Amino acid sequence: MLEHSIIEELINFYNHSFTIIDKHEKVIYWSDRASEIFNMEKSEVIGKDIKEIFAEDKLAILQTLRNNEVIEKKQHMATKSIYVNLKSVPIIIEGKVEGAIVSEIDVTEQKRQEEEIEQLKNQVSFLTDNVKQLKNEEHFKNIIFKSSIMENLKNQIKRAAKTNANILITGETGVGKELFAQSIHNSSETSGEFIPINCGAIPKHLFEAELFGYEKGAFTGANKEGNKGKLELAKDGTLFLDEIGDMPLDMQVKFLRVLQERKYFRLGGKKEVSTHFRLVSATNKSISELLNSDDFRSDLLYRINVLNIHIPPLRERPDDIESLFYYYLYHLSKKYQTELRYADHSLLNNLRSYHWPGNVRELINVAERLVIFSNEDQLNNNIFDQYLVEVGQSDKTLSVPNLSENLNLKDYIHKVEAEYIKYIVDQNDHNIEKSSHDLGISRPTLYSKMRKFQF
Ligand SMILES: Nc1ncnc2c1ncn2[C@@H]1O[C@H](COP(=O)(O)OP(=O)(O)OP(=O)(O)O)[C@@H](O)[C@H]1O
Repeated sequence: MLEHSIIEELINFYNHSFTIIDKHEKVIYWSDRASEIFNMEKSEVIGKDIKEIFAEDKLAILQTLRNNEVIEKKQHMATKSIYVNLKSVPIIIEGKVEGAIVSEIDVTEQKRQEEEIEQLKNQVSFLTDNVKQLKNEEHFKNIIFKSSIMENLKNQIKRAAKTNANILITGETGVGKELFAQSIHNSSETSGEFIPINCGAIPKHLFEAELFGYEKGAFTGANKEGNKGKLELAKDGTLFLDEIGDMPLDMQVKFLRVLQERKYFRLGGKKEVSTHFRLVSATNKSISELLNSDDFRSDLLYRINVLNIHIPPLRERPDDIESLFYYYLYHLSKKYQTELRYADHSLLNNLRSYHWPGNVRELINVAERLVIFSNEDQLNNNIFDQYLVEVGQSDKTLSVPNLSENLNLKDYIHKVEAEYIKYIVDQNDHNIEKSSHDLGISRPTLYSKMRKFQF
């Protein structure tokens, strides 16, 4: 009897709770500390099937019993409002699993404080970005970045802007080609205007009139007074030809002549018009794709691509994601008159690891959804998860490195290894024990690889 009391005292001496179930999954022991953490008396619990007390998917102890495995979890959500660190081990008698025991410590308050610290860190990071942006040169104020890749690119653009050389900006959709074209114009201090044309959006038969303008009565349906073309509007300014790869072939010949001679005729016009403008073009296609294409003249390509500015996709500069996200979150919160809310750690991680095929444009859309639909004080994964389902990206598929990256064998294997480890760890909900088991490596090795691959 005395022994029994001493053991009880010892069990309740520390802050850990203890719960024991038998092989039929019934609770046979429930410590005083368990009663305190979960606010349930022994009488309500002992003898009951543990699944009647907690949701089955939250029960590490059941996994232990059923699979004969030791489980350790940090900040495990035991109920909707309680977080615990836990360790659960099987009870083995004569080689058979006869039950399982779980010990838990309530870390709800710790988690709350960590979240608060994280919010504050986010605020500091957001404010630091803002200060950096204020210090940014006038012409680049609305271009947000943190990565060194983009810092280098900005310096390259500043140098290019000082010249009058033709610039071709390449990069996937939504990376900011037009934004950069505009800042090239702004920083080149020309007296004229920035005139954009989307070559993919103009019907073929209207292209010439749009670019060169026309005299009155030049064709049926034309404006009676005639019309200025974009070339004329861009005089002493910047002509921005977006999607230049979509320019019709016959126009390419005519435009090449303009670039060579700086002279052209308006449609229906007899007098040659001289022009002076800076040319910035942009395309989603790669230079080699344009060179190999029958639909694009290589002589024109050489002319327009005196200086090439390549803007890398967002997934290749994950350091920019958080700054861009908060920048747009801030502006969208103002637009929708809601308070600026910050994202939790897990959402930020997921935003960083998503591959953003639509680049910054897609990130802005996601920020807008979060501002409009999130109900919580802190933005979390719920809305983003729904978005990933919608765009068919919800399953954490294992991606292999792109062959066009031209990696050598060592770097390729390195990338595959990193992807596979990340995939397994994600699949196991960051359970290191289980992940190291699945990967067939020890826990220390897994930890060291995770450090090496920085996740
Ligand atoms: N670094 C950046 N900082 C702030 N906003 C950005 C940045 N990059 C892109 N954006 C924003 O993302 C959106 C898409 O950018 P933009 O239209 O310039 O892309 P694009 O490369 O020209 O796309 P497309 O090829 O589809 O025309 C715009 O709203 C732009 O303001």
